[in-house]
Amino acid sequence: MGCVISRQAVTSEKKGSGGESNRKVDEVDNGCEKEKIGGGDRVQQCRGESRRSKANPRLSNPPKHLLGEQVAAGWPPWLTAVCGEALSGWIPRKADSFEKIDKIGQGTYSNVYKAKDSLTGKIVALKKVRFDNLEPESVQFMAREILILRRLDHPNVIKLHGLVTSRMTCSLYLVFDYMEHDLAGLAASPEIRFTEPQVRPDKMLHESVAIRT
Ligand SMILES: Nc1ncnc2c1ncn2[C@@H]1O[C@H](COP(=O)(O)OP(=O)(O)OP(=O)(O)O)[C@@H](O)[C@H]1O
Repeated sequence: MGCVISRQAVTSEKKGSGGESNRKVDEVDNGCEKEKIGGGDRVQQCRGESRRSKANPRLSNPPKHLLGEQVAAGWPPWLTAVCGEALSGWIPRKADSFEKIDKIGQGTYSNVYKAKDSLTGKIVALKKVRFDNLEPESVQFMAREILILRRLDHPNVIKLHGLVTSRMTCSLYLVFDYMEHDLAGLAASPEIRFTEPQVRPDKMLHESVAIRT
């Protein structure tokens, strides 16, 4: 996930493709994720979940009581076993508390959806992470991203607000503030002219320091 700028600064076409409108993010059905698309149900397999439900000795081995607490809080064992630290202090949001509006983008390991948070009414971006068979290495890779994003607090860095998953599912969504535009899209638009401080914020900082001294 790169940095995304400008919430509503410019109007342009919606990013990405998709058009899957107004549906629940997913439903839990016999331990597998069931995603409602265009009236039909597509069931995704929970590949390797039982295989991954034990802590992997090669990877981080958090204390057993912590794992137990996290599973009791609703986190799936395959996630707590590999990245307990990244989840610390959070409880998982439920998938049915968001309503998908549209698919807005795609990354190397993810699909990104515009969605409405039914609890707050806020529009958010849900990044659905694709794992390779829930391999601990790929889950841990995502855990690093989650840990770093949780620590970052800067107006130019998009905020991670939480995670959507449950004990019964093998899917994971990251909940972000929704941005109307991304930097690549703005840079590609011939009508958009960036100001010098937008292009070189470090230069602006140096100049303001110079003026103050
Ligand atoms: N918070 C957001 N608000 C609006 N659109 C977003 C948001 N996050 C991502 N997108 C859209 O989804 C696209 C893919 O996002 P993603 O963060 O997955 O990209 P990436 O960093 O290139 O992918 P990856 O992390 O998988 O390598 C972005 O280019 C952007 O168009």
